[in-house]
Amino acid sequence: MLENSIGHPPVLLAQNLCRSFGSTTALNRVNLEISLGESLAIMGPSGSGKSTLLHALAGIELPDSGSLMLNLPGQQPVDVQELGDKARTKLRRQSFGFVFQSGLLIPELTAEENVAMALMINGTPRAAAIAQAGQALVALGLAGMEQRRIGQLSGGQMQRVAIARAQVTGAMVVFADEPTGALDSATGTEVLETLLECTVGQGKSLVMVTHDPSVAAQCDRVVKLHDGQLISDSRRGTSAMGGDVR
Ligand SMILES: Nc1ncnc2c1ncn2[C@@H]1O[C@H](COP(=O)(O)OP(=O)(O)OP(=O)(O)O)[C@@H](O)[C@H]1O
Repeated sequence: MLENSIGHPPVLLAQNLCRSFGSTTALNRVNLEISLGESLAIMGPSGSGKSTLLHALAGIELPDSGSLMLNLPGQQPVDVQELGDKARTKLRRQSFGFVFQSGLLIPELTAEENVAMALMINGTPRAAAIAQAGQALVALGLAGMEQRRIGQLSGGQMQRVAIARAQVTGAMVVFADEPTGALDSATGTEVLETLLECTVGQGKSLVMVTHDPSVAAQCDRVVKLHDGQLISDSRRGTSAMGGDVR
């Protein structure tokens, strides 16, 4: 198995992922390994397969073919394709965090309850979950906003709640889909910094879809898709490392 620079096998290892919708090929034999502690941006034109790849890597949707191995520290490797729906859902809740453009927060609940929910569905009792959620929100600069409903928060504050929810469970891999897409550029920069601190800053991995080159430039690595194929793979500080990978 491939080893990364810190001696741990890739936390996610995708091989030959293929996914079609009718006659549209959304993913065409995509190979990708993601290291622990690495931030990876997925870029490409509209319709190139970015969201489909993110969903496949996160076990949200199964590809038609190919394999996906998850290697979490201190745990047995898991072949995600082999899991049934229930086991995959459990794996996602325990091992992955999600920050999407809309935040996917529950508007009827308070900020604190939204974050606590991620713990409660993994079995943490409500009182302990609420206490932990409150601490996570304070750590992200949302002291005093714990009791506000989602609609009473700004876009940047909503995304901080989403980040708190994604990291409160201790998930080692966080998936983000255009996390700053709905924010003005100053707020987007702050949210991105927070997201990076809460993920790679703590030894976790971040996999992020973005259209924005300035957002992608903050990541350790950028991969580009075109018509479902991974066409380039570059690391920060190197000139077009990997270049054309077809
Ligand atoms: N559920 C679906 N049913 C049918 N076609 C789909 C479905 N999901 C994605 N596709 C198609 O697969 C291709 C890749 O879609 P995907 O959403 O992954 O692209 P994307 O790069 O994320 O696009 P965008 O930047 O516009 O969000 C597109 O042609 C899209 O229309």
